[in-house]
Amino acid sequence: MIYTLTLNPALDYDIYMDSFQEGDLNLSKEVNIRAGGKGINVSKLLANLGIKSKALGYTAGFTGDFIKKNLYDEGIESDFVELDGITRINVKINNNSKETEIAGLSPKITKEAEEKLIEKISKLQKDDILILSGSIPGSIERNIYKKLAEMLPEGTKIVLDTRGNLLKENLNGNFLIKPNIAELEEMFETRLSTTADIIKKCAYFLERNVKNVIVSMGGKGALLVNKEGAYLAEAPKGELINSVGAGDSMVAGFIAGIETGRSPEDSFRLAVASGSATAYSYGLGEKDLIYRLYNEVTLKKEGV
Ligand SMILES: Nc1ncnc2c1ncn2[C@@H]1O[C@H](COP(=O)(O)OP(=O)(O)O)[C@@H](O)[C@H]1O
Ligand SMILES: O=P(O)(O)OC[C@H]1O[C@](O)(COP(=O)(O)O)[C@@H](O)[C@@H]1O
Repeated sequence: MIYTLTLNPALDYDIYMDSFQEGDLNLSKEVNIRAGGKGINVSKLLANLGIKSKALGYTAGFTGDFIKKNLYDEGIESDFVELDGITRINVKINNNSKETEIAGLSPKITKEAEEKLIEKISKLQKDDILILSGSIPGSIERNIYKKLAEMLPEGTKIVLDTRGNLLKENLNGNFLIKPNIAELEEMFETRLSTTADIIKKCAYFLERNVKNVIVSMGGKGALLVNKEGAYLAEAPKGELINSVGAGDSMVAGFIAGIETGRSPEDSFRLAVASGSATAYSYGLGEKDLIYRLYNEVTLKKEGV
């Protein structure tokens, strides 16, 4: 079974407008409210590809109820620990495809709530896949992902998708990590302007036993680095609508590929297609578009 963990879910409030002026009254052209948070998006895209997963994490209040109902309506199993307060609301302003994000405040995770989560994770088996996605609220230890990963039997596939130093501090021989280029630059405190620069930095992860590193680069595509080599994929062509959830879609696409018996390279093609399908949609990418784009994604092997 595939499990996604979202410690910090969000109700995403997407606002589309023709112009946005700070300090003025700005009128919305269209709004879209959706259940978000990194692991939740992964579960939703997997469901779009017909793959079952169970969403774990924390929810609170009416926004948390909205998320649970949305997952239920989409046929996705969930088992969240309930907190006091409300699950945060993240506002995403899309002003003619220029994206501005305002992240809300997360509810407090108590010691008791942490123990409830640990109990659920401790039941996972070696053949399960655990996808640890998104930010870690300040009320829980910074290395919680590593602590959870260490509880699982050796060889369990664990995916880690979180930002900057949190990524560094939570590495644990992961099956997949997916930093975007800005996150990688933040972590290494340097500009990475060439493919060769990026590949060199990825060695840091391979030396720490990470099996697959995908570095996503928005509209420029992505790079897969593993011990077989490095592969560059351009994003397939299309019209950008909204890239929120594109990175999460990429994680889901790669795992969907592995789960359906594809090689890491073909799983990477499915990952790129899934990310771009989401960027070319109002919500997350749907199956038909993902497979159409999959046929358009080709890989270029890079020297390592
Ligand atoms: N503007 C875009 N045009 C085409 N594809 C995109 C665009 N933005 C994102 N994608 C696709 O989604 C993937 C992940 O996007 P990215 O923005 O890098 O991730 P994150 O959301 O984690 O920052 C990219 O590698 C690409 O395949
Ligand atoms: O947990 P974080 O890092 O704060 O991110 C949460 C936000 O990221 C998203 O999961 C989208 O992520 P991506 O665009 O990186 O795929 C939103 O749904 C959510 O509001």
